[in-house]
Amino acid sequence: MSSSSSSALETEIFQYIDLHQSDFIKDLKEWVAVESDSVQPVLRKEVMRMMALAASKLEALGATVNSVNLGSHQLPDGQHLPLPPVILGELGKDPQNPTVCFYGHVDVQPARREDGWKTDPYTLTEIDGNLYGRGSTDNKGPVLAWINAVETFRALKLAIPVNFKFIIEGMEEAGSLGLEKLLEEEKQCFFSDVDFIVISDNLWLSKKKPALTYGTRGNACFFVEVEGGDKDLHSGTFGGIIHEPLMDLVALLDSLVDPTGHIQIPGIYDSVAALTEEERKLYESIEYDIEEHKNNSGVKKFLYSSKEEILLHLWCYPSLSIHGIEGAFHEPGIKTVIPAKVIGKFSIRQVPYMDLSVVKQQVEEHLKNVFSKRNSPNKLKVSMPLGAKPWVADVNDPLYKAARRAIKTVFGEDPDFIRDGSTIPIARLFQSITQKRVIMFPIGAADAGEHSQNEKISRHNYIEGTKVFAAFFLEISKLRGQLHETSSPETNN
Ligand SMILES: C[C@H](N)C(=O)N[C@@H](Cc1c[nH]cn1)C(=O)O
Ligand SMILES: [Zn+2]
Ligand SMILES: [Zn+2]
Repeated sequence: MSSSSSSALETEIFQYIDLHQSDFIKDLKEWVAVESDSVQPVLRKEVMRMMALAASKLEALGATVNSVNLGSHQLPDGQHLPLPPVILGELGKDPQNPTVCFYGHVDVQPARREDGWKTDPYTLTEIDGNLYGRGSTDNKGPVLAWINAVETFRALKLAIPVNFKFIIEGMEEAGSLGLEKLLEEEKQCFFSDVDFIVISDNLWLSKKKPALTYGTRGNACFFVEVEGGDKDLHSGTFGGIIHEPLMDLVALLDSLVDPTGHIQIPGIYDSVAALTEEERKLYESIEYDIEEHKNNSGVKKFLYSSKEEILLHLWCYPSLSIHGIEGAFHEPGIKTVIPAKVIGKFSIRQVPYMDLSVVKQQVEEHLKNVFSKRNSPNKLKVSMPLGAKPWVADVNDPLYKAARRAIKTVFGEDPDFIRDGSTIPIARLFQSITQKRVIMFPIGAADAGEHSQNEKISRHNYIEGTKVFAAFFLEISKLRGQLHETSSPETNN
């Protein structure tokens, strides 16, 4: 479904992509078949295998590939595990051409058939035009769509109008371990001639309408630990005569957010940036179907009922979510135990201009204050193991205009300009460390089910996504001269 405004060159490219759909899907099937789950240590060798597969795919494309060894990391139990290498790839070095660096990850979130998948998560399966499989959208599909687009130019023996760089990692789902250090080391080398970085690791806001993303929230992850004695206790022998750590923890967690979703931590909203008139206008034109979003989530009711309120609370305001409790009994059945030590896990998605260190201090003070009122003899510990900052780009950047034209050519309509409530920590790091601009160019639809059961990419999104990247290469090549005129990215949010 390509628009009638395509040039002869674009038509030739799009026809090739349509004709080679099966090959592109075969490649995705091969990648999805690798259980490259970076979260579970036992699967690390599969992540390694996936990195090797990605490196050979880039080599087959004609790229030079440097698989950078990042050493190892230590698990909480003291065990050392090797980190997967990060792939730095390069294709084309014409000084007349702009150089675009594509970032992607080929590790995935855990998935088991018994979690409620309709099909085996590691066997890409097509049902009604949808390709189901772990990593199909997050993020193997988009990485391959970019590679397919480059491959198309080479297969058709067309002059490639841009130089490509690739940075592909295998630890994104586990916090991109080692990547920040690599960016520091490579900022004057690998990144020196990069004009901008493309990330395709998030979703459109709708099932059908394409989108370009100009902002993501940050994420401050917290552990709150309450420790009583040195062992678990029988609730018949000790219940009623001790301060139970899990009761303290439940009270602490309960103090964080009220039933309307408002965060109860004093001062937390103090630095939240006000919505600008320019942005408010963008919101008006965004197509957002509340019912569709509700259906995608499987919940019956949202906290807010208007489009503007929902988008504001996802994109421009902080939110606090509780993720779990380590040490608490969670298996089916009954166990009449009082756990000795429990760790509550929650995170705060922050927005410009919230400061991570201030947020950390506010959280600590609030929890200590609530805890002190309980007169509990238990020990309280609060830590912030991960802090990622929000990212915002300028929608008036020529890059966004080029991407918008590519989308119009392929999908026949203008994209929505959206922010994303989730976090891609590396986007902000790319900006602040390498000083390069970043564009987020998603090809996955709102119902892709990233991190969830039955993750999918539709055949349509995968193939049209390949075309839109190819069209983007042609649009970028027209930006020669304009790429250097724009100032360095703003990173003070
Ligand atoms: C949007 C991206 N695919 C993603 O899922 N990112 C994670 C990253 C994260 C943030 N804190 C910890 N991990 C997310 O937004 O949850
Ligand atoms: Zn991802
Ligand atoms: Zn993910």
